Amino acid sequence: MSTPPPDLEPVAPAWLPWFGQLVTRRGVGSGLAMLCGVVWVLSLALSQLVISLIGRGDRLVAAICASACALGITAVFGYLFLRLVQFQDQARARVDHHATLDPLTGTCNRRHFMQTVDREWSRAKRYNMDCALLLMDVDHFKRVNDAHGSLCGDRLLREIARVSGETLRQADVLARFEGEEFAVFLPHTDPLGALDVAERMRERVEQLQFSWDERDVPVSVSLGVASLQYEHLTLDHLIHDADEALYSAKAAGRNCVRAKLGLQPGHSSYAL
Ligand SMILES: Nc1nc2c(ncn2[C@@H]2O[C@H](COP(=O)(O)OP(=O)(O)OP(=O)(O)O)[C@@H](O)[C@H]2O)c(=O)[nH]1
Repeated sequence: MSTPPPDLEPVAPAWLPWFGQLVTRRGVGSGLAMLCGVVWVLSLALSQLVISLIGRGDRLVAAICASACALGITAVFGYLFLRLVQFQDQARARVDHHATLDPLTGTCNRRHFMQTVDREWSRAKRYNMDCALLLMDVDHFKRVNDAHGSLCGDRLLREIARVSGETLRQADVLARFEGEEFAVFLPHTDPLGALDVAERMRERVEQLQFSWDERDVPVSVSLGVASLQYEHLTLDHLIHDADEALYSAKAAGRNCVRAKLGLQPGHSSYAL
């Protein structure tokens, strides 16, 4: 079955996400109480209006009947409606979660990373601000999988993501790029700052005391650093430079940091 073109896909009305979040935050109980209150006042007003219009009937009886009907119907259908809205909101939150996060490591997934970084990158370029991109690849990861199994490999990836995240600021974006490769976007970070971050991450992973089945598993990562340059016309150019730097780090023996451009004197040992 073919999927409909994007403009024919169903779009929720603008108020629905807002209302869903409100119901989730306040709870169905208090939402229902508010709804019943509003409907009760309206039903009372309507019953009195009808009595006035037809010019006969007992106002008290009309008020009691209208209240009983309105509250009974609202309690049942209001509850079902609010539960539906709450369910829809929770489903939307779950979809958002799966659409943006990598299920194994809990970091951003590649798609979300590219969307976020594309925005940040454009802003940095427009306002001439520093930013940098790191690519980090686990060294000899295939050996870990082969020697200890893929469950061990998965656990190691989670640990690497965790300790890497600990070295970053809140504004930095960490993502699992593919397989055993991670990407980090560093806004407002000059080339030397980016090198420091990369070196800190490398050290942190090297110090990770990871064991599996009571056997120590040595772990290290290689990192490539690229800083935003005038000739980077698109984000892909920046990624390409970080990738080349990563390739150099692998070629230089792994467990090290290499940078593509933008280095200051005194840090030449990092250069390609
Ligand atoms: N356990 C696990 N393994 C993965 C995952 N994604 C990719 N891999 C494995 O990671 C391994 C990557 O191997 P290579 O590309 O040869 O890289 P490497 O062994 O790290 O070697 P270098 O990068 O050159 O240091 C492959 O065996 C993949 O199957 C994952 O999510 N979990």
